[in-house]
Amino acid sequence: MHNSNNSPARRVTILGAGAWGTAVAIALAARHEVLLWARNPAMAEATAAARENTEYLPGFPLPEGMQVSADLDAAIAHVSGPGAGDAPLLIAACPVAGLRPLLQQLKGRAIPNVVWLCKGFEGGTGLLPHEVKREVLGDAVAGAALSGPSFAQEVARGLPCALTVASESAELRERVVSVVHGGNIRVYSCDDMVGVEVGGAVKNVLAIATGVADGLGLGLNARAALITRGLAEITRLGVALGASAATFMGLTGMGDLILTCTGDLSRNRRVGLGLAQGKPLETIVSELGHVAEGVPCARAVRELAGKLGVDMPITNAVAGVLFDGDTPLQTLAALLARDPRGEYC
Ligand SMILES: NC(=O)c1ccc[n+]([C@@H]2O[C@H](COP(=O)([O-])OP(=O)(O)OC[C@H]3O[C@@H](n4cnc5c(N)ncnc54)[C@H](O)[C@@H]3O)[C@@H](O)[C@H]2O)c1
Ligand SMILES: O=P(O)(O)OC[C@H](O)CO
Repeated sequence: MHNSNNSPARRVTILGAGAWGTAVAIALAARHEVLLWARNPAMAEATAAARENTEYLPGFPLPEGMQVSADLDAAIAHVSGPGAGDAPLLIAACPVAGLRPLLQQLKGRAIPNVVWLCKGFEGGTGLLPHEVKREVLGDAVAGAALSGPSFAQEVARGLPCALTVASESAELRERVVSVVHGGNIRVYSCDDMVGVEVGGAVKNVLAIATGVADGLGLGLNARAALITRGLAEITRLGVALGASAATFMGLTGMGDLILTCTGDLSRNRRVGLGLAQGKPLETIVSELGHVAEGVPCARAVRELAGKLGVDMPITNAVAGVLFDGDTPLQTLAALLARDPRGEYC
């Protein structure tokens, strides 16, 4: 079997059957042999029977041939050992909070690699996903982050999208490109893991900010200012952590920031819109029924930036609204009342 780019079909296991894991599985199943693993056996069974993930991605039938399972041994066997063929991929599609427990389940098993899709800093430790992977699995297993502007529903519909893979391993970067690039998905590669992960994490906090601003009717000028100044503070944090400033001009920086701040499919933006309506955070999150990574990330980034002495006024403002009871209007007034400063510093 060959896919539409005339490259051979590969085996891919996706661990995590939320909206994004399911969408990536649907997109890749057109060209590859895909197994989607859900940790909840009842949910896996229902999804396999309905040929649709009615809980996390309703309305998108699973392609024929795509497997769904809650059996972790079978999910790993799909991409390990001689039967797995050339260039198999193991993809972790859980939220950041689930990455450590998921990787702990993989420890000591023969896995070919691990590619994560999550965007955020780990709560409590403030670590980026690649640092979590290093702590749990060490450097012997090659790891990669696949990120960029990508709403699950659009990818599941087969609409065009461009992503970036970051890895210290050139071989794994090439493998991810060779497997995922194709059809309507373009995959670029880079070796700035920190830059790619910081951009993907902090854009979610900025999406909450723009949701609040739009919900309050502050206008398009305010939205553009938040996105642009948000990019400045994301870049400051990333550079302080060792990233290259240029990475933040790319898909995983500016690209994902624009998408998430302006697209109503964004769960993080919807958190901001809800806050502007005066809804309690708990209500907004429970109505979403999905993860909104910007919420825990705002806390983690506020702590980290404080330790590093990086100025992140918008992130701090979002954290104040989320966790300290600040009102959006008070916060806006405080942001505007700050002393003027040079734009490029
Ligand atoms: N939805 C998107 O459009 C999209 C796009 C790109 C990246 N992402 C990122 O992908 C990650 C997952 O997002 P999502 O949209 O799938 O979230 P979701 O809320 O739709 O689903 C989360 C899924 O993760 C599972 N999960 C939680 N902890 C787990 C664990 N320890 N082990 C295995 N599974 C676990 C849940 O059971 C659920 O199936 C997030 O970091 C998100 O930022 C999402
Ligand atoms: O729905 P959100 O806000 O989690 O954003 C989804 C993706 O990260 C967009 O690239």
